[in-house]
Amino acid sequence: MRILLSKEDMKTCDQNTIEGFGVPSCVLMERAALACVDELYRSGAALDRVLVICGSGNNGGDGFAIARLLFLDQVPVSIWFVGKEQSCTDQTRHQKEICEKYGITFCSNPEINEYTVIVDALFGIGLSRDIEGSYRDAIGRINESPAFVLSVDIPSGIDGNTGVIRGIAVKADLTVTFAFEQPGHYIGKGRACTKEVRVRQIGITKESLPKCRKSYVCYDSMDLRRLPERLATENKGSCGKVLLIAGSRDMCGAAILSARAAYRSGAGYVRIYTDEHNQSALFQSIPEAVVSCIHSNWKRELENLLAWADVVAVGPGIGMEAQKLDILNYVLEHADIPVILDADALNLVARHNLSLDGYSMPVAVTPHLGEMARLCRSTISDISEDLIASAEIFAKEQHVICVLKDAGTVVSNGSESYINTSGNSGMATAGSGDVLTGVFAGLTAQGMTLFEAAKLAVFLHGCAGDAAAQKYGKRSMTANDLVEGLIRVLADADDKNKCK
Ligand SMILES: NC(=O)C1=CN([C@@H]2O[C@H](COP(=O)(O)OP(=O)(O)OC[C@H]3O[C@@H](n4cnc5c(N)ncnc54)[C@H](OP(=O)(O)O)[C@@H]3O)[C@@H](O)[C@H]2O)[C@@H](O)CC1
Ligand SMILES: Nc1ncnc2c1ncn2[C@@H]1O[C@H](COP(=O)(O)OP(=O)(O)O)[C@@H](O)[C@H]1O
Ligand SMILES: [K+]
Repeated sequence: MRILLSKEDMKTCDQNTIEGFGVPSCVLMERAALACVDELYRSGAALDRVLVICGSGNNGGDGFAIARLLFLDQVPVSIWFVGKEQSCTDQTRHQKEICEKYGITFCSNPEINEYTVIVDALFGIGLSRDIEGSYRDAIGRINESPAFVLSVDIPSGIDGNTGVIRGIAVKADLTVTFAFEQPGHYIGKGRACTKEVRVRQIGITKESLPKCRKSYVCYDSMDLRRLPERLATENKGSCGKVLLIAGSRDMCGAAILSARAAYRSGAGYVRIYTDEHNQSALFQSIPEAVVSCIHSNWKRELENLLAWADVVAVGPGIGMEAQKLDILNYVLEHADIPVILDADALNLVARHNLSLDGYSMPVAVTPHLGEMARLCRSTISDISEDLIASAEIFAKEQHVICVLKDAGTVVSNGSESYINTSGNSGMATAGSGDVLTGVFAGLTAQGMTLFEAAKLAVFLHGCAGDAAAQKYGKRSMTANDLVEGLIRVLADADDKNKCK
């Protein structure tokens, strides 16, 4: 697990290191520059001609130091200072003067296509407003250039807290950040602009973390150790029972994908409660699934099913008809097991203005941005302005776990937020969300708390997507390939975790 910091907390952390531990800021800047140069060498980019573009803040200061280090290594390097002399921080001015004394070339209107590498040191975590004028032109030119682009700390133009583009943003090939990542590296548009992130240590330690900080975390492959333990003595009853209320007359695929994913995540039993028309298709595609059909005495049926299950997931492909609303209301009123609401269950909640607050069992919602906009009576564009705040506020107000699905998914319980770093654009394919619901329910059935299961399911789902992309390619992979990816990721993790 890694901690991510807001830009304000990152600044405090820098300050605590400088003031509390006495590490001079020029030492931090030098180490930041050394780390960037090292990553540039490792990237294999052709260093025929390098252009370092610097702003007036300390991000620009890093840029000047990078230019000096490259110059001293005999790399052909030029500097384009886009900032304002009078706005320079003391450190940046100092770094700039060193470059001038060394006689490094400064240019004011470079022929951008002549460079093989561009170092973007315009704005870092100090970006405070939309980018305009000469800064905007410079970023536009960077994005038109065929050069390899390394962004220092964060691509200039990306807001470190929200991943939102402030007017325009650099599209980096590689981003080198220091000590702690920011949410903006992974969520919103920031994810695509950042592309690949390297986190380098420059002497800022956890001891400098602000005591009261915003709580953001992300997982990496080590966190697959959080998977529920599977003992040698386990039986299918003890591995958890998932009740999946999914599928409708016209939509059976969602139920199939969710059920497959729930089984492949390790659940002992998966029972699908669905429309009668789906029965034979479900039996054929997942022979291991137990299928119960919705009849006129559905209340009695549902009462028994809820008594049997360890978790219930409602929504994939259920449609919006009146009976499904009745079923959803019944689940909310009578379930005493964790409840996961997805897809049409969320659309029913939104359409009928149902409150999710006040129930004794834990409830989770897994909306994509469109569903979230409906739930919050807002717009996708407003939700996208601050995905973390949207998820946190909804989670807090409704007392639910909110899994706000996007390229960089956010999971919040109202006070702590998880930012997902796994996954890829190949997952932008119909049915991906149904697979997530299955994984989420499968992990919950095996005894994880709803919040822990949500975070791990989202991470695992992304890893499954990465495995699928490796085998089939991002363009061609389908949601079903995610289930195959899941098998590979879990087999590998179980091997490492020495699952009995
Ligand atoms: N602290 C440390 O020791 C370490 C810090 N490090 C590095 O410092 C970076 C943070 O530096 P920073 O705080 O100086 O902010 P930075 O991102 O350079 O930008 C601020 C400047 O931009 C300006 N500005 C903002 N928005 C603007 C806009 N839209 N359009 C135009 N101008 C705009 C703003 O102007 P102002 O708002 O004051 O008018 C100010 O001049 C960090 O990302 C990392 O790279 C590393 O060396 C490690 C050690
Ligand atoms: N570009 C992307 N990068 C990473 N994950 C993605 C991307 N696009 C979609 N996903 C993931 O795929 C899933 C899509 O869910 P959803 O929109 O509900 O799909 P569906 O309704 O078709 O099942 C979410 O978990 C989302 O996070
Ligand atoms: K930058």
